[in-house]
Amino acid sequence: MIFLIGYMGSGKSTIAKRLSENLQCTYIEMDEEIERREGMTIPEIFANHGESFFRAMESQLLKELEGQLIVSTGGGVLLSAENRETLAGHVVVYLEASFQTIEERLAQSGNRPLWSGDLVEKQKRFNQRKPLYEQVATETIQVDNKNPEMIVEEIIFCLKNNDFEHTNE
Ligand SMILES: Nc1ncnc2c1ncn2[C@@H]1O[C@H](COP(=O)(O)OP(=O)(O)O)[C@@H](O)[C@H]1O
Ligand SMILES: O=C(O)C1=C[C@@H](OP(=O)(O)O)[C@@H](O)[C@H](O)C1
Ligand SMILES: [Mg+2]
Repeated sequence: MIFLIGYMGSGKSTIAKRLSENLQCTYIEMDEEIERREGMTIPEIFANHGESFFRAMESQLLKELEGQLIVSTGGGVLLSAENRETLAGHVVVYLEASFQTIEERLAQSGNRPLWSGDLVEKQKRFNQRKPLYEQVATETIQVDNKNPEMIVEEIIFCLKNNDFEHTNE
């Protein structure tokens, strides 16, 4: 499995889809799968059941994943130590974006319950999460000022250099 990790807005969902087309393998978008299972959007799940319910769904889904998959995770998946352990041993690609890039991309976004509060709160959450991504990543791709095509190309280059066979486990 190849996991894409990174802050909300770093491009995980966009890149996972393109990468799967390019590598001709299946991808799963964890947020979409959780929405499908619950029959609700992410904001509705947060509003109706709270964040801890969403996190439980997220952890459950993560444990169920198997096979040759590209996995687009949600930005908060690494908050759980158990989830961090689940990812260990897999190829984990960290899409590293600056706070400024995230802010520009998510300025109009209304579907991320945790992209909220004032700038100080947003920056604080961003800073808290950063070490978790760094800790779990096996590959880091800087995504600022790069279009999706460039990012996909870089990931493929990186994977080939690091023995792509590994991803078929
Ligand atoms: N490389 C990129 N350059 C510019 N905009 C991007 C890029 N990657 C994603 N986006 C845009 O940023 C927003 C968040 O992307 P998304 O793939 O949903 O990120 P994530 O899944 O990490 O939250 C979307 O509007 C998407 O179109
Ligand atoms: O960072 C987070 O805590 C979250 C990120 C979202 O996914 P994206 O990272 O794809 O935006 C989604 O899972 C949920 O809104 C919570
Ligand atoms: Mg996403």
